[in-house]
Amino acid sequence: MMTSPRLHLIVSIAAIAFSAIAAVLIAGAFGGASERILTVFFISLIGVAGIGIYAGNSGILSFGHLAFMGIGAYVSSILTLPAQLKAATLPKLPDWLAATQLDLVPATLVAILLTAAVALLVGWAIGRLEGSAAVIATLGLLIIVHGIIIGWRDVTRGAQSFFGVPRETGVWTAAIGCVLALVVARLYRDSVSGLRLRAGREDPISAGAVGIHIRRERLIAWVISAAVMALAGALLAHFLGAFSAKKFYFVDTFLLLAMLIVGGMSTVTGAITGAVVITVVTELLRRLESGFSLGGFDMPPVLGTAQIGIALIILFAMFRKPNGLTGTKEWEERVFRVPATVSAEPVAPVAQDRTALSAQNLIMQFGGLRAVDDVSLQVAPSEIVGLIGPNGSGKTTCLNMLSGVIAPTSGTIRRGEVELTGLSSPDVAEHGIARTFQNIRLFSDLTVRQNVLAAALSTKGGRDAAARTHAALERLGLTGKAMEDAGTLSYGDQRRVEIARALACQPSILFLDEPAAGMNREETQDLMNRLRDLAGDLGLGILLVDHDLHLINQLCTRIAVLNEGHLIAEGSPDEIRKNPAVIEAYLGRGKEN
Ligand SMILES: Nc1ncnc2c1ncn2[C@@H]1O[C@H](COP(=O)(O)OP(=O)(O)OP(=O)(O)O)[C@@H](O)[C@H]1O
Repeated sequence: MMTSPRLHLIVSIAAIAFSAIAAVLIAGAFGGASERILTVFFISLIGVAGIGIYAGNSGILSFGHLAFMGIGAYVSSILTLPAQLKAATLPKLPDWLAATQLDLVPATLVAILLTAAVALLVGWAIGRLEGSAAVIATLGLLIIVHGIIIGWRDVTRGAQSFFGVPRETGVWTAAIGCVLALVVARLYRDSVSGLRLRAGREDPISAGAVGIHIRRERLIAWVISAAVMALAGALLAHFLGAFSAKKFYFVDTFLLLAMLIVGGMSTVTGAITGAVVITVVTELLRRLESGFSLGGFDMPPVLGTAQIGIALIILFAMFRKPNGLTGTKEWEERVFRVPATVSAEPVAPVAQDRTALSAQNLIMQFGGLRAVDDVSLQVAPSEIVGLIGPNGSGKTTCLNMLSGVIAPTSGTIRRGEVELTGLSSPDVAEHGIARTFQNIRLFSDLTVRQNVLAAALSTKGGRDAAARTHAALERLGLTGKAMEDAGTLSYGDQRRVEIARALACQPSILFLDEPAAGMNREETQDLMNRLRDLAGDLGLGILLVDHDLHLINQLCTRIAVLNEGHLIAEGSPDEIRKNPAVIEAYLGRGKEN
């Protein structure tokens, strides 16, 4: 299933294919040198698209992808090298490998499969890391693979040139490979996995809360991107005919990353733009590098001009266009603003699980601070329970424990007979528990519909995802804003998108952390009506945290009060209003609401 309008994909793929054919024909008219430049451009673009599949969609920069390109180059070259040459230059190869001689296509396929297998192993380990550790680990991968290539002389010829590779990559072959890679990158971006990964890039915590297993999605992207890099490596090796390990090391890593960063990491449009800009600039600067004379003035050769030029372009892009020259949208998404298509009848997200959520004796210890101390809470379907307390009393920490964002230090959380204690947030979501966040956590660069769809696709096995999305948008009055970027909406609308996204998970228990914060009086009233409907019509159990006591008193049948991590009272709004401990701790000076 694709998550974007079909028109966008068709237009994009047609434009990619058309541009590639046009470029080859034009280069053909200019002769051999242009064709060679274009071939290198196509191969570089495959590499940029490959890195982009992982780095662009996950938001984690990779310095290690040239390692996969290297593996692709060496594996395919060993397989296509003529047997006689192998006997002469690689005498210690195992017999079966020495006797193997494949054509470019099967050799490339083997190289792609082998590289994908290596990536699966490496990615399983690297995928456990977060933030800068994940980036540094990719650098480690580059260095290790380089070291292996250099050290494995019997197979790779070590630091020496690996020569005699059949030069079978012409401009058309490179063009076909490039179109293939770009189409894979484009389709992946808007696949279910691509959407989930982009959601995780925007906000990993809320992605987990709507059922997205981010590590799994990262691994999928990592393996696909490695396979694309292997294709680039195989084509490059068979274009050059001779190469060495340093072709797949720092200099070219820098070049491909520059293309990706300058153009825009998160789109195929960005990859193409960056590759064009950097290729043109490099070609021009290389000419300057060897010196020139202009109007009697002789400019001496200046080594490194091209690299300094590229570095300056990166700096310029970072200052002026932090998301790259083309931003975060594909060109066709800007040009063809297709309205949200209603592809399915809405499916009302009626609560299916009728069991109550019950937490017993929850404790959360943060170093020396006991943020939650021996708190027990219950939420049953169809009831709205308020959770109130002064700032810092432990309300959000309770929601974080109940939704699997953090594991309690001790205590148990159960749904009927099912033990939920210690489950990860995607697994808790799968048990019909959804939430919103105090500080809005939307997937800001995705549209409203994509925010909600990502949640629907990641829960309940993705069944009826389009219909659940449609229903959730309709119920929160967001259908008209479905194609707007979530991050551009007003505060009140963003809060409603968060609720719609939670609703798309088809929960039976919903946690709302200050849903009315930042809303004006009308918006709050509208929200109250909608929440009442969710509990009344759909049978949802709602645990509502808010400082707006009017909202709490109007909506909740039961209220629990926390103070300094302790549950100090629980009862009906009337009982809570009159409770002296609550008045003392929360309302202060006896002021009632
Ligand atoms: N990850 C954390 N690490 C350390 N301390 C934390 C962490 N999260 C919360 N705390 C602390 O735990 C206490 C309870 O915080 P919590 O956010 O749960 O309170 P709250 O009742 O939701 O407050 P507010 O109404 O201001 O949102 C606070 O003292 C807070 O500083």
